[in-house]
Amino acid sequence: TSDKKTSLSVASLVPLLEMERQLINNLEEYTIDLKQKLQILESQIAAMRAENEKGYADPLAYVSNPLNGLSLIRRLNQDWVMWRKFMQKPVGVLQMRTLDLWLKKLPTNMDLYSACAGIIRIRDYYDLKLSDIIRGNLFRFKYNVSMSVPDLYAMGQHLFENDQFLCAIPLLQDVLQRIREEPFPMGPQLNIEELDVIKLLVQSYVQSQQYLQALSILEEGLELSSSDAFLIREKENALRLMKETPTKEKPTKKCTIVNKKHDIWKNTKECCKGTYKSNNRLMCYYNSSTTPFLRIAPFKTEQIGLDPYVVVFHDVLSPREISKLISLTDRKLVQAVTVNKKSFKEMVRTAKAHWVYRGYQELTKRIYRRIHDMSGFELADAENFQIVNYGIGGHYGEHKDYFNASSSFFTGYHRSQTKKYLGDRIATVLFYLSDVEQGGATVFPGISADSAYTVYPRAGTAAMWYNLHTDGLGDPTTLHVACPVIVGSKWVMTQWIRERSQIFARPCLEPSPSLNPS
Ligand SMILES: O=C(O)CCC(=O)C(=O)O
Ligand SMILES: [Fe+2]
Repeated sequence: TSDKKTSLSVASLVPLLEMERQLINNLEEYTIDLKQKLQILESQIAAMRAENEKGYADPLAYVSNPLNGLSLIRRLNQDWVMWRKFMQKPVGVLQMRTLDLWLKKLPTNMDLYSACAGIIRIRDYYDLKLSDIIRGNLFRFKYNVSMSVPDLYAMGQHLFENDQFLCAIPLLQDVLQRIREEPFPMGPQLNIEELDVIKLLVQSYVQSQQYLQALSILEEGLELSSSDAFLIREKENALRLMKETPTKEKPTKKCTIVNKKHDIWKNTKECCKGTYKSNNRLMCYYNSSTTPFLRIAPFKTEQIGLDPYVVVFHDVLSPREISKLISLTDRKLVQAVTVNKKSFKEMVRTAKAHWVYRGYQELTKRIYRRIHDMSGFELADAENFQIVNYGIGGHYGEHKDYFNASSSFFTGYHRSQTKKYLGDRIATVLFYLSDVEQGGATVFPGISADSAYTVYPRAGTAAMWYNLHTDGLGDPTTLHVACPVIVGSKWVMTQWIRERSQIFARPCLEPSPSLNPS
């Protein structure tokens, strides 16, 4: 439905290209029909004109011949009725019907909204400027892609609708200038009305208390349409507001994001950008002891941080396993939801997720055994795998994986699921199923300066951490964030391990027994 905030995952954009190709083909077929009709007309007109010219030289002689006379009468009696029908018959009925079938499957307003929001999110997390982003300057690299005028206009409208007036202004100014230089950037059919842009700009200036600019652009609008009721009203409004507002109050002129000033947000951004100083007393080692099997096949293990304890296992999934896992999700990805409803509305998680059922097949069983070897945990009661593909600027905002019975997020559903059956999420194993060209790191912004970590996605590796203290209470330092993807299609697979069946694997009060190297 239209008001649900969904986001298209990057992988699901691939079939859209094919869809677009079909739509273009369909439109091309329409031109073929048009051309055929034109050809019929041209040849018939030539023939009719030739006959008419024949009589025109000496009309009386022409009509005196009864064959000519009859023909003239018949032509005028019959043919023009036929031509009227010909002119009336629409071209492209078939193609229009085809188009109608496609229209229902095309991205919705909400999809466009999510895409715009994704771009804004990239700006905010990586401290980029929209003026750079729209020119293809994405974080560390410059790409040979830039936004077209209609794309810019869509972004400007999005910012406007989200009250980011100061940010909308430069984009809308850009649009205005460019449609004045070239009125039909996408042909007259997809015209952007100059007056519409002006109206958005006027409102943006008024909203950001830049009344002089508002008035000057208003004059430009009134030149185009002197009796436009909206413009006349806005002009009175702007003049009144200008008088009422004390002059010494200087409005900010820079497009900046408000709120979000707290330390976790600052740390998150540093971590996402990879500019955080990392602890250099960590090590890499071969883990050959968590389970007996590891003596013949130890895991390459890298410590990411000690408190909370986070490790990364390298090369734990093969490319073949990864492509099989991803193919399990084909066409089955649905909007990922979070435990609390509010976060869903606010786009805390912008990805498509798919649950892969336990014991589904040899492949997943094998991976369960591997997770047992990595963690030492019993997986009899583990959750299903969740495979996720992120969207444009796709992210997962700050959250903890545990439920904590006392937490307010702990809704009825989860209470029964956690307490009675499986217990809380004692640990998380996060597999990366893809590299990501830029962005998309998993970060632990930490509560103190030296417990902020960044894990970069690399196909085949897996991060693992404990969500609970040994007394079973949630460890708040495990708060983490999936940073927005800048460029790439990020795939992950999570395994949340439940507490209940770990009574022998991880008895209480023993600190992190299976991961620390001895
Ligand atoms: O995708 C990521 O990097 C993190 C995902 C995550 O935190 C989760 O699914 O709980
Ligand atoms: Fe998580």
